[in-house]
Amino acid sequence: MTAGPAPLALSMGEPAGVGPEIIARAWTALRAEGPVFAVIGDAALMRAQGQPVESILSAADAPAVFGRAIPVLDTPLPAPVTPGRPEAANAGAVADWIEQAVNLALSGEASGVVTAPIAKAPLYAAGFRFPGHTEFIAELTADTPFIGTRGPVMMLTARDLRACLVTIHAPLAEVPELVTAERVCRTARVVHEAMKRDFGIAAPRLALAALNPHAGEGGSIGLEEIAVLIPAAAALRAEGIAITDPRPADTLFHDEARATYDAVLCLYHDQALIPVKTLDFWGGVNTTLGLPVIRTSPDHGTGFDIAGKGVARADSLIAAVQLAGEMAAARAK
Ligand SMILES: NC(=O)C1=CN([C@@H]2O[C@H](COP(=O)(O)OP(=O)(O)OC[C@H]3O[C@@H](n4cnc5c(N)ncnc54)[C@H](O)[C@@H]3O)[C@@H](O)[C@H]2O)C=CC1
Ligand SMILES: NCC(=O)COP(=O)(O)O
Repeated sequence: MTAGPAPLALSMGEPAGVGPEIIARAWTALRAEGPVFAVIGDAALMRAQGQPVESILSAADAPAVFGRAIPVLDTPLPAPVTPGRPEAANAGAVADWIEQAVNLALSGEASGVVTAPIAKAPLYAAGFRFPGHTEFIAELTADTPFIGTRGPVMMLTARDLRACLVTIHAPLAEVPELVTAERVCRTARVVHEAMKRDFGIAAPRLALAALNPHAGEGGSIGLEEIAVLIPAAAALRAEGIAITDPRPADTLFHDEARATYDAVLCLYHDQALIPVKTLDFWGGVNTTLGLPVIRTSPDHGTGFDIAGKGVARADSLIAAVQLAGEMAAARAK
């Protein structure tokens, strides 16, 4: 079993979503080979998924349990769970599970964090002030020293595509203003360093997506390429980061194009997530780069329409656990 230096901490996510059932399926798929994970969540809800569950007192107990049962660090929910119907009273526990998982990674008791999906709206209603896990985990780890350029940068992977976001959950109308040279350069530095440190790529090749059709067509279809993106790419190359000038996004994601880079910087959410989910809707992974802790997640959400029906696929969560295990091994070298 590839246990890695320590088990992964897997936060259970929104209890009324597909999280609990895909965790049970992921455990069934991984129990023989690992990577080993400890679930941070409600043990009774986990048990209701039909697989053996054992409550553990410490993440260090997970490897011994993992082959026979799902190890759970139990923090019971305050309110009952109905699949498909998030309960506001449980929102605090959902955030608390993420925080516990991050603390385990910060203390070294876990080798990384994997997060099952959360529903953003019930958390916001309960006072959660972060757009998502990415920003929350960045805040939780802000005081921990980190060698390198600090993120967070959201990266989505599918097959051979690594798509990294310069802006994340920004309204489309605000994107041109948010795509500054400073933001592009910081994102590129985080990605460049992560490719080397976490993915073992000695000389990363980065591509930069353009904002406008035809990369602005020399300024006749938008000026952001000339004003911001081309100068940013030149400055990055002067630092020794191999990055292209902005490339038209419509020809950046097909098979041959993907072979020309190790990671691509995308300027807004859907520019990255549409190709990722089209290439591999079931197996895509969301990774947070540039933080003191490793964090991965499935690329899908809570699937309220199918929660509890037994049809949710665990492929993306399995890929997220496997990728976190690989990254932990790379960081441990
Ligand atoms: N990392 C995270 O915590 C993420 C959370 N979300 C949150 O999830 C909630 C729902 O978002 P939606 O846009 O509806 O996306 P969604 O991914 O939950 O659902 C989109 C479609 O994919 C299907 N689907 C999702 N997961 C599946 C699985 N494991 N197996 C089979 N089919 C699956 C759903 O049934 C639905 O038809 C929102 O609150 C959103 O903020 C969304 C993306 C990531
Ligand atoms: N669309 C991706 C997404 O919403 C994931 O956000 P996060 O919770 O990983 O920050």
